[in-house]
Amino acid sequence: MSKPIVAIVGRPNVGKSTLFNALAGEKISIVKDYPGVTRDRIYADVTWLDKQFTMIDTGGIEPESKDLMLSHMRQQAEIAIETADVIMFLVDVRQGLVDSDFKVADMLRKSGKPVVLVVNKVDNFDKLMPDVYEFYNLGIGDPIPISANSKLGIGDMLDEVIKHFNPEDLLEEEDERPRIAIVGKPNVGKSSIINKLIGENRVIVSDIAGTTRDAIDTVVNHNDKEYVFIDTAGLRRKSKIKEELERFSIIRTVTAVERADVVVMVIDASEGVTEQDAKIAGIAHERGKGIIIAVNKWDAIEKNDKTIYEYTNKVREILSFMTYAEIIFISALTGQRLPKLFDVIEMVIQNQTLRIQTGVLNEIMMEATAMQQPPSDKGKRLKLFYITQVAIKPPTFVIFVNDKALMHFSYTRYIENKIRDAFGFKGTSLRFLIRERKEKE
Ligand SMILES: Nc1nc2c(ncn2[C@@H]2O[C@H](COP(=O)(O)OP(=O)(O)OP(=O)(O)O)[C@@H](O)[C@H]2O)c(=O)[nH]1
Ligand SMILES: Nc1nc2c(ncn2[C@@H]2O[C@H](COP(=O)(O)OP(=O)(O)OP(=O)(O)O)[C@@H](O)[C@H]2O)c(=O)[nH]1
Repeated sequence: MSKPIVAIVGRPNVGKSTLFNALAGEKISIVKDYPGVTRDRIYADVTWLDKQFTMIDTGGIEPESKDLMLSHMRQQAEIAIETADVIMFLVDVRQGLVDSDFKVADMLRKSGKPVVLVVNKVDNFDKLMPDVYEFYNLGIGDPIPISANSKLGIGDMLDEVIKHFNPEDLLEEEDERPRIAIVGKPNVGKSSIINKLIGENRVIVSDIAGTTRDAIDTVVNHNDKEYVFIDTAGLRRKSKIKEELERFSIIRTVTAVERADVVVMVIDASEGVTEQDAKIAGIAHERGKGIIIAVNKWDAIEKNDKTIYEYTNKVREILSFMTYAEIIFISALTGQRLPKLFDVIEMVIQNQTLRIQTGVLNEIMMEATAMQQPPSDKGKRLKLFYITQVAIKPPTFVIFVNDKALMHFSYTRYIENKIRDAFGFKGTSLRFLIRERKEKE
């Protein structure tokens, strides 16, 4: 399901991280459990009442000088305007209003995007409210006082944010055409792939990293069926700072992946899988999307009859958290195996929406537990009572057990493998929810 995107814009030190932590709790890190991937606070999933959204922090590193502050703020605001459904503009009651706040407010107002003006560090509502009213001068609506540190006013703030979620966005949900996000580092060939699929050069492709223009959805017809491709190419932001560029790339990826059914993760064959690739792959994995790894520029490397086999192993090894992903070796230049991409996409979509009957699932589970006894701890043995599938996209299963603490990750993995042996589920992650049930007397 596609969730709304809420972006936070704010100067350094106004409390963005603190608010982020308050809202996201422990779930803040991206792909934290995967090797080679660092903790980051670029985005987080937030749930408030019955609403869910993805929060992104557009502010990266602190600019080195005051002069750079304004351009830094502009850039943040631009990214927020480009990607977010709702923008949270965070200011600091202690610092008061500064010039760049007005400039940013102007940009946000002109964008027509819903903006929620949040005034942080209001640790004492009675005492500081007069200072909060000062922010009416920005002309972007009612300032909402919060204290991120003491978690005051957060509920009212979230109420205001979710008010702006557009019910029409749900229309995208009703669009039955498969949505495919093409993601990957700059210059791996994302635009080239889409161009080749369309069969004409609609997007300008260039040799320089980050030169193609805005992301546009492209509809491609294949075998009388329409597919919507979401392109994340063209990070046209100019930044000399590597961390900033990477941040933009991740924000783009998160927003595209969020809208997609299937993610085609493009890797440059001549470079192999890099750390940034692993991060991007982690985003799709985390979100339970269908995943295809497309190793592009396959024409550009020297190969013999073992190369594909060796390459597959290397990719599997580095992206070991998503062994279920399909791998396909393509060339956008020559068109090699590109038609096959549609077959793989179709297969992945089917697997994402596959439902297995409860009876069959329980047979598999019983057989599995008979073959390999469940673990025990301090004399108590794990018992698995019942399994049932509760959702698709990704396929999600609930297993009822006698004691959750006994259900080790490795045993869940074992059950998962048994289910995969039987049904494949290629290209999709599977989720398992473990619930406790009292043993029958
Ligand atoms: N008094 C008070 N201080 C706060 C509050 N929220 C954050 N702070 C403090 O403000 C400082 C900056 O907070 P951060 O969350 O790091 O600010 P940031 O906007 O993420 O800063 P950058 O990482 O530089 O972008 C820290 O010392 C926080 O403890 C608050 O509600 N009240
Ligand atoms: N040899 C070879 N070169 C390719 C292939 N696909 C793309 N390229 C080249 O790689 C470069 C980058 O391709 P793009 O399609 O612009 O890459 P992108 O991922 O969209 O790049 P950004 O817009 O920077 O994100 C161009 O010079 C392409 O001609 C391929 O299959 N083989």
